[in-house]
Amino acid sequence: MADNGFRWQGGFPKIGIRPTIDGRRKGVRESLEDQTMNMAIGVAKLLSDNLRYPNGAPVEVVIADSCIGGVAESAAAASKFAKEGVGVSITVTPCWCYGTETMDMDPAIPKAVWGFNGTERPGAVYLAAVLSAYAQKGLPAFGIYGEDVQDAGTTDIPEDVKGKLLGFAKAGLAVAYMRGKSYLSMGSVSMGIAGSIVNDAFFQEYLGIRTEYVDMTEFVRRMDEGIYDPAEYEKALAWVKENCKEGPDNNPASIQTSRERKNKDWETVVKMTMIARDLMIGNPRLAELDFGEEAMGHNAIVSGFQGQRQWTDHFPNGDFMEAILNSSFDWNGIRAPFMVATENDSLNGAVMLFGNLLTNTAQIFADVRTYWSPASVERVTGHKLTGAAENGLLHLINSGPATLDGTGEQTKDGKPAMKPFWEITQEEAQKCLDATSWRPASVEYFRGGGYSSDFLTRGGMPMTMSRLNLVKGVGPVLQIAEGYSVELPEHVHDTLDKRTDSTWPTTWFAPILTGEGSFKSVYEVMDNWGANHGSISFGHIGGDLITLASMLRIPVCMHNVPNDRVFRPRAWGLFGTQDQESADYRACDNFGPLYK
Ligand SMILES: C[C@H](O)[C@@H](O)[C@@H](O)C(=O)CO
Ligand SMILES: [Mn+2]
Repeated sequence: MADNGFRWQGGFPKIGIRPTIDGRRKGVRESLEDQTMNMAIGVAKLLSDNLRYPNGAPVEVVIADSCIGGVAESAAAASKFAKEGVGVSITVTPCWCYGTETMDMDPAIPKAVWGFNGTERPGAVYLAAVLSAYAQKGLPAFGIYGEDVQDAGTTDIPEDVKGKLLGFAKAGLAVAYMRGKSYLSMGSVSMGIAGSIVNDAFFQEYLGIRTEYVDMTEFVRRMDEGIYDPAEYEKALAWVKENCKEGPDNNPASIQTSRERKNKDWETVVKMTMIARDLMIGNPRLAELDFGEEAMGHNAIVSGFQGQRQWTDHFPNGDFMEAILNSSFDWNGIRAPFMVATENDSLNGAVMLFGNLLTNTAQIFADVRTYWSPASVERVTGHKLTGAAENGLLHLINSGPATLDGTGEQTKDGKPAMKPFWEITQEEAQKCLDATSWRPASVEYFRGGGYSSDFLTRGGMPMTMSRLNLVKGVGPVLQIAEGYSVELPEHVHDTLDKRTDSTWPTTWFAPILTGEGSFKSVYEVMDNWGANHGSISFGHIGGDLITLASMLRIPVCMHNVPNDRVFRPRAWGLFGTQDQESADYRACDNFGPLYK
């Protein structure tokens, strides 16, 4: 089973709510107990009604046993949270409380404080006081202060506050959930791609993720010795024959592989897919087959496969394996996507993981291959780009590892979308499969054959492309470009696509321009992109990525997210408010990685 019991082992972090209160008895505290606890109950309901874990279950929220009026109750809440597996904390209050006595001191827990905007009691005064304490103690915390004054006793949560609570909680849960998991490097460095030098210090210190390494010979051993579930293999192969239609062979006739060889390749790529998954998360079926060690897996939340070149020069390429694992469905039905980075580009794997944990959707892995200026498109095709594409396009295309969800054949309100697996219908999964053809791999590149997925992403999807880069002396930096997928007239797409490898999946991406810096033009976006790859997530999630990056102390070096969606710990403002980009760098540098 794809979603076997091992997949979610360890469970999920909970959110802990800390209602803080003025500790003075004989009047003040008593008058505030109900209002304060009701704020906590309201926030807990908001979070569990709106947020889900990667397995689709509602997020669990626990509330401290009592309001927190001083340090003894702070400690009691901390011990309850530790027992319950709380990974994110939100402090709520309508009133003045004692800052350093009531704050959450756990440095690894992302934390926020919502100070009620009312004037009968000064919740906002506490908010300011405690946030200054967090800054002073080097524990960055997010401040939430509603824009409009509310009446004392109101239990409503205003829309702006809701947005911040949810944005904070999503990113906080991502931080807490990835901690303690692994990046599984299957193979080593692919074709000199620096992102596939899996950097243990980065994963360990910034993400709390262990790096695990297996040689690609492990695939050969498992295939030769039959270390996979043979019943699942038969089921998978039958499903593939039924659902994965083979497209035309684009290779020159002289180097095309035989039918017999092609059939064999199908068998190999199906086995590779099962093996990679078992390596990542384990498989209890293997224990039943007396492979107890292999049954355990590597506790991997994300992985990468080197492929090129040692593997692909001899064996079928990893495209099928990567595309299917990255998708939200396979022969076992609809299930959560796995995150598998092509060419073992672990830095792209990291942003795939970020996008996935923030949205619970599949992520498109792609080369950022070509900037097509409007003039170039017109010169080559006679077509004048219009609409979202009027300023030019980026051609996102890799050999075929992109998630099939990236076809855009799922819909939300009638529009193309990529959804969490629990919202995907059987018909939609089928449409994604039907929109994809499996093209015999370009043998000049892939001597060992295999199949590349070929599809064209439907236009009109809001999308966010991101990329993590490592800079010596600085550390990781994040790039974010929000934009739209674009549909071109068929002949225009064909002409442009045939100039590359038309057996690969294409997404035409138009970033949103702001007229400034790296978003002055589409050319600037391309010219500033830090590496050969990007990860593309459905929706405009740049704001959530920025929040997550600030929790992990990863500065953002380019983004086109409007200011009202940028939400970082309050202390960031103390590094300067005019030039937020450089303030972000200095704040991240000052507080340093979470796990160092
Ligand atoms: C087949 C080629 O080697 C491609 O895989 C290559 O251009 C890349 O994808 C580089 O990122
Ligand atoms: Mn690539």
